Amino acid sequence: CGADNGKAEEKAPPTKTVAQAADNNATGDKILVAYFSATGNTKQLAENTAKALGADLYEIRPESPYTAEDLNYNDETTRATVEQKNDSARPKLADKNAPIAGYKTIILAYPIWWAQAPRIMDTFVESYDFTGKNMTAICTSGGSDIGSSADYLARITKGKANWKPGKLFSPQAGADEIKAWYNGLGL
Ligand SMILES: Cc1cc2nc3c(=O)[nH]c(=O)nc-3n(C[C@H](O)[C@H](O)[C@H](O)COP(=O)(O)O)c2cc1C
Repeated sequence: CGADNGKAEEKAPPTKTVAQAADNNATGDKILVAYFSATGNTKQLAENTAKALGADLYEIRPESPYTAEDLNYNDETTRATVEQKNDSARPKLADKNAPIAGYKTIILAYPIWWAQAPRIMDTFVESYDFTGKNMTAICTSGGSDIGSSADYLARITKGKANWKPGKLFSPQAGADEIKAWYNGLGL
């Protein structure tokens, strides 16, 4: 629902229910957590966040999944590291069905790779229209902070979205911690 926003509106009968109308209403307060996770940590954080905020979840999946070998950052020739060192690398998405249009606020969730968001997040942000959306980011890492990773993604939306500061969490972050951060954004 909400995935084919434009079309759904055209075809929608006048007797559309309130719930259906809300699904297509980008001005509501609905939150989507769009996450990429290669080894499960960010998935756990994304799930905790969705639960804490009453948000919906969307998994950002690469067309070609990352193998353990691809993720071996001790070897500079492996896929993830080669991608991160190339500003213009844009790994392909498995699908472009994220229901962005139906949400007012999008929380991007990702692991820190070489101090930045994985390049697939660049692909994701470039693949949709985030005009007028509230956007923020949450991430997990092995110790690095969120750094400039969210600012880098924000630049891609070129001022079309209302970006709020993101935050690093542990995968096990609890509802109180997540709510305290979110409520502090003033959305
Ligand atoms: C290619 C690669 C690069 C990474 N670079 C960093 C880094 O710069 N700083 C850091 O603290 N952790 C780094 N990590 C660790 C991940 O951020 C951390 O394990 C994260 O929680 C993984 O999330 P996931 O399980 O959702 O994929 C890196 C991991 C990989 C695979």
